[in-house]
Parts: sequence; C-alpha cells; structure tokens
Amino acid sequence: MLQLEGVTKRFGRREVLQRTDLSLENGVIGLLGPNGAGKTTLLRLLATVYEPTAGSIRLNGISWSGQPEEARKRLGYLPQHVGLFPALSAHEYLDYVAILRGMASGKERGERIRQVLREVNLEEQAATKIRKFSGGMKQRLGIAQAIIHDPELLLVDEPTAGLDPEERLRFRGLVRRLAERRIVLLSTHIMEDVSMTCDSVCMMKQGRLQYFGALEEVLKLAAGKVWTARVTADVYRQLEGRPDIQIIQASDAGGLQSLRLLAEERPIPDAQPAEPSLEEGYMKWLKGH
Ligand SMILES: Nc1ncnc2c1ncn2[C@@H]1O[C@H](COP(=O)(O)OP(=O)(O)OP(=O)(O)O)[C@@H](O)[C@H]1O
Repeated sequence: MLQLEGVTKRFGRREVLQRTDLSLENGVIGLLGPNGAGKTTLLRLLATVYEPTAGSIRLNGISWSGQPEEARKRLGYLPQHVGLFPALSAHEYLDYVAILRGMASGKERGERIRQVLREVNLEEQAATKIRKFSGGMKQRLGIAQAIIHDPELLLVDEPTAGLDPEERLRFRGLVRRLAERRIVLLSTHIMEDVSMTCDSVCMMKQGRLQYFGALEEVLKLAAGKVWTARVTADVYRQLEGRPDIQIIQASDAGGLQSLRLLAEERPIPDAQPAEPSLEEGYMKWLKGH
C-alpha cells in the first residue's frame, strides 16, 4: 500500500501541492485535473525527483525520505518526455537502463530484457534502432524502462497524448495488465483513458487533491444533471448565455441543434434526462469546486 501523509510541496512561497493524505492499493488510479493542478508535481514527489517540504510517503513499509535508494528500487517512472537514445536499439537501451539499475549479470539482464520486451509487445523490435520507432512504440519502450526492475509502483505522466487510436488501445491494455500486481498512477487529460483503464480516480485542482473515489462515484456527481434536447439555433444561443448551463456537446441534426448539457434543473421543458458519462461527472466536479 502507498501512503501519503500531509505531503506538501512549496517552491519559494508558492504552495504547489497542499497537504495531501492518500492511501492507494494495487490497480490503476487515474490522476485528473486541469493544467497546472499539480499532477506532475505529485508524480515527481512520488518518483523522488522532488523532496516534500513536509509530510511523508511510504510504500509497503519503506519510507521515501528515510530510505530513498530503497524507494527508487520500488518505483518506475515514465515522465511526460522521456529521453530515449535514438541511435541505440531497444535492447541496447534497456541494457543500459538495467546496468544503471544495478543489474550486474549480463545473463540476468538479457533474460529480463527479453521478458520486458515481450510484456510491452516489442519483442520483434529488440534490434531496431529507436529512431525508427513510432510514437506508440516509444511509449511502450518508455514503459519497458520503467518496469525493468519489476517495481511495485508505476508512475505514468500523460502517456497516450499524440498516440493514434490503435496504439492508445494497445497502451491501455498494457497498463491494465501491469496493474494486476502493482499500483499504477496514471496522469491524463484523456477521459477515455480513465474510463477504459482506471479502477479509481484522484482529482486535483489548484494544488489540492480534492477527490478520491471509485469511477462509479464520479459518474454519480452528474446523476440527474445531464440533459439532452433538440433546439433551434436561437434557443441554442440563449442556452449558451445561461450561467447555470454547461453545454457538453452540440451537433447539427436536420436544421436543429442536438445538445447534451449539464444543469441542476431541467433547463427547458423539452429537455430529456440522460445517463452521465465520466467526463460529465468530472466537469460537474470541476465547476462545483
Ligand atoms: N519547479 C517549479 N518551480 C516553481 N513552480 C513550479 C515548479 N514546477 C511546477 N510549478 C508550478 O506548479 C503548478 C503545478 O504544476 P504541475 O506541472 O504539477 O501541474 P500539472 O497538473 O501537471 O499540469 P499539466 O496538466 O499542464 O501537466 C504550476 O502552476 C506550475 O507553474
């Protein structure tokens, strides 16, 4: 179990992460929040890149501040921009990472690299130079370097940005498999990543972790507040101007606008209630706090 108690990060006078308490168990946990909310800061604290200004981080009895070397053995990190070496092959790069990780035996490294490449589905590209890799292949190699030492905690920062739909699906499958026996914390802006892979979510805003719960609970935040309606262009304009309404989707439907919107009360008499999506639960939370 990963436990954060009172974790705070300040840069100068600015509190970028306010007192955070959190306990996480194995599974994929989504980390959501608008730009600048503090998600990367939280991941960097967990990755021991930053030291907390106050508070403690522990994973299965290991203290991040007391035993940073032990902590690093237990965590893997795929940052937003990972520095891969284009001139190396996937195998050569992972061999280099494994040596840095302290794996002295060449035989042991070779076996582990083959295993990890199989896990991320790059077995056949072992000898291919990284410069020839697609964006999705690079991200999977990024995961391979993060799990080479079989960590208990995997931190992943916006991994699917820029991937095509097929690679995105493949990446999600990989993350789910990896979470069967470890904690995976996945920061993303892509709601579909969350709904397809996560068991629970942490939602952050302005340096505060304001929400932690199961996906179903996020949906409930918008229950009874999602509406659909078909309206004329005039009514659409009026609705757009109303502060109590948030238009989630609008599409042209035979001269009318087909709308999906968030509102506490039925916004117009013809509006029909609809089942909320995860994105709508998130939008409701974002507006309401
Ligand atoms: N080293 C630093 N020194 C000063 N301020 C920083 C530093 N790192 C981050 N910040 C500030 O902390 C806030 C949170 O940044 P952070 O990168 O953690 O947000 P984020 O939620 O990951 O955003 P995004 O979704 O855009 O990646 C931002 O306002 C940022 O400007």
